[in-house]
Amino acid sequence: MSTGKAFVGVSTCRMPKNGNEYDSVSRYYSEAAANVAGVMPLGIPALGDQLDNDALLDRLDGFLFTGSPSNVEPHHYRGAPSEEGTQHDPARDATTLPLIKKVLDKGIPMLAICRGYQELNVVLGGTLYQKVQNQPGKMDHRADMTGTIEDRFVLAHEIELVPGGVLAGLMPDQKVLVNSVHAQGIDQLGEGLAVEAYAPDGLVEAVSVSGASAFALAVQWHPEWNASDNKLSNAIFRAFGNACRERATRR
Ligand SMILES: N[C@@H](CCC(=O)NCCCC(=O)O)C(=O)O
Repeated sequence: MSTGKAFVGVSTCRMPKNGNEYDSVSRYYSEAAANVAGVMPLGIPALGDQLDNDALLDRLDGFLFTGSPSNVEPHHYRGAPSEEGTQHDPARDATTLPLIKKVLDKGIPMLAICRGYQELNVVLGGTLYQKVQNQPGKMDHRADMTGTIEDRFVLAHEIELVPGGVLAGLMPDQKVLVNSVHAQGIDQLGEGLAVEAYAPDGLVEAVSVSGASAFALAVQWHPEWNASDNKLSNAIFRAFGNACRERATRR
């Protein structure tokens, strides 16, 4: 008999260590998925075209595209070459970019966070600022990476939710404080994306996919951090979990 548990694919990053290479994901994404969304998180190895994406789409009820310190390679969005020494993850790009397109086409619920949010924008033809802090009038959205993990994910700036949007439907407050751990951000908006929130400097901080047949939300900040206790984070993961469970019942 079905447990009713929804099974959710979680993106991983190809991380070199000690001469080996690991496909890894921060535990905070897995914990938020399991404990707040109430789904079963399953890591998707960064195998690119070695993965049978159609088999994944047939068996999974949702997808969570996570953050990462690495940047999407600029050639995916007609961007200028990255500065020397920039951290990339071509294995992840080769895995998530085609998968996001298929997930949207098939109408499977998805939640995209930080790098995942940027990947969604690129998949839909948008572009990225490679260093938001160097853009005239833009804030520095980076975090203190030298301190503790708690220092990294402190609440850093307000966002303003767009009235009538998905996020506004989850949260009564129009202005909310969020953490901020990114140097890149949406420049040109991808086709079919609706802005859900803005930072005080006008940077887009969240989007949804207009006309999507399933939950399709992407945010630049990190709702997986403190997901149980932070009101907006909790609402986002619960809404995502509900959408995945609804699909599971129909599968
Ligand atoms: N590299 C991109 C995306 C940023 C991102 O996903 N940050 C999460 C980092 C999580 C961690 O390092 O603990 C950018 O800089 O915009």
